[in-house]
Amino acid sequence: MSGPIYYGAELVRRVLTWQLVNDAVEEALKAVAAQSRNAPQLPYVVSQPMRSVTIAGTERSQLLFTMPAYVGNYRLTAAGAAGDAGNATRSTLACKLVTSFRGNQELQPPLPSIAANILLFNAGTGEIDAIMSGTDITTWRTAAASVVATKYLYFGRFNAAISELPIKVAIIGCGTQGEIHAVAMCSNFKVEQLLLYNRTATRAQQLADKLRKMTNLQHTPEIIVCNSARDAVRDANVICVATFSREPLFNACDLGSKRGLHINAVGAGEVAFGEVATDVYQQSEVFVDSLANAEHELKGFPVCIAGEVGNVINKDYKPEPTSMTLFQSMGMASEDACVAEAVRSALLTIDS
Ligand SMILES: NC(=O)C1=CN([C@@H]2O[C@H](COP(=O)(O)OP(=O)(O)OC[C@H]3O[C@@H](n4cnc5c(N)ncnc54)[C@H](OP(=O)(O)O)[C@@H]3O)[C@@H](O)[C@H]2O)C=CC1
Ligand SMILES: O=C(O)C1=NCCCC1
Repeated sequence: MSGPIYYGAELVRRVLTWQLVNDAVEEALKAVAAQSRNAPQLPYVVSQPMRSVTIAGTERSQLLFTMPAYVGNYRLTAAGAAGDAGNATRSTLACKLVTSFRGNQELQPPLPSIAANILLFNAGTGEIDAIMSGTDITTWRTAAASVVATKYLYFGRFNAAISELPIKVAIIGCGTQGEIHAVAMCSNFKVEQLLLYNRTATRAQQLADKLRKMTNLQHTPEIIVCNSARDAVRDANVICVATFSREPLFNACDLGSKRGLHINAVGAGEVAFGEVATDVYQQSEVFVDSLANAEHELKGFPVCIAGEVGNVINKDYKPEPTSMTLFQSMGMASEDACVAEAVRSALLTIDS
């Protein structure tokens, strides 16, 4: 064995597209839900043990997560598959090592708060095949999970085609996740208005300026920088909240028409559900990426969880068409495994 190949960040970025990442994340969500429902008619075999958390110091602001996963018998679509092998089933054994250092944004120059590498193993021999930079994969796959959740939980309640329904999107928190969520929403849906809020107002303004200059967005919405999270969420159809806040940034009474509303709550870590008020959870139909992870990580979660996003994709469960839906995202190792495999396949295609 000659040792693992290293795929650096620049190489990974060359092949990241929304189609590739969305498809791989959707496969992971489906596989995890099939496994937890024990659905033998579906081909998947998944092992996704709880991630471990190592605290680097005396406070929980510097964390190292180990995120292992095996996803067997899944398919990559053409976007992420190497040539004719696109139709073959895949089995991927991977482990992501990811750090969450909240203070990194204050460094000069700032560093990402979340940084990752993904180890890809040979699923037949257990040997390590590759190490792949996982920081962009983490960023993109988290936004892709919100895109997939929005597609099934929000758009699933209407008969119209997704491309025809205009939506107003609020982004609460304009850090790395806020930015990628803004880009993802405008790249996948017909966003007519984007409402940005960030605790440090200049950062929301900077993101607005950056988004206005982007030429590759499928939809170029009106972009409004708001003075409060309440102002941002009031008229939104879809809300994406991604901060480190331990305190709720908006309450149920701040929301407009709850019948036409979906929330992606992305901020995770020690207080995964701190940034959204309890009454918002109580008035929502709540979905997660993994029920097994939720049992372990969402201690004291204020409501019953309706199911996994994958249950809805697999048509095992249909949300009430009139309810407000909320996707509590925690992040899954199986998403990283499927996206890393898709990236590797796409890189093999462009290299050959
Ligand atoms: N679910 C998942 O799969 C994943 C979840 N995450 C989570 O997403 C969240 C954001 O991560 P990321 O964007 O990478 O981090 P960044 O450091 O890039 O951004 C952090 C954001 O949170 C805001 N913020 C921090 N503290 C507070 C507070 N007390 N009140 C209001 N806003 C606050 C910051 O505002 P300001 O500019 O004012 O400092 C900034 O907008 C984190 O909780 C992270 O753990 C990340 C990756 C995957
Ligand atoms: O899923 C991930 O990756 C992460 N989730 C929570 C915060 C750190 C990274």
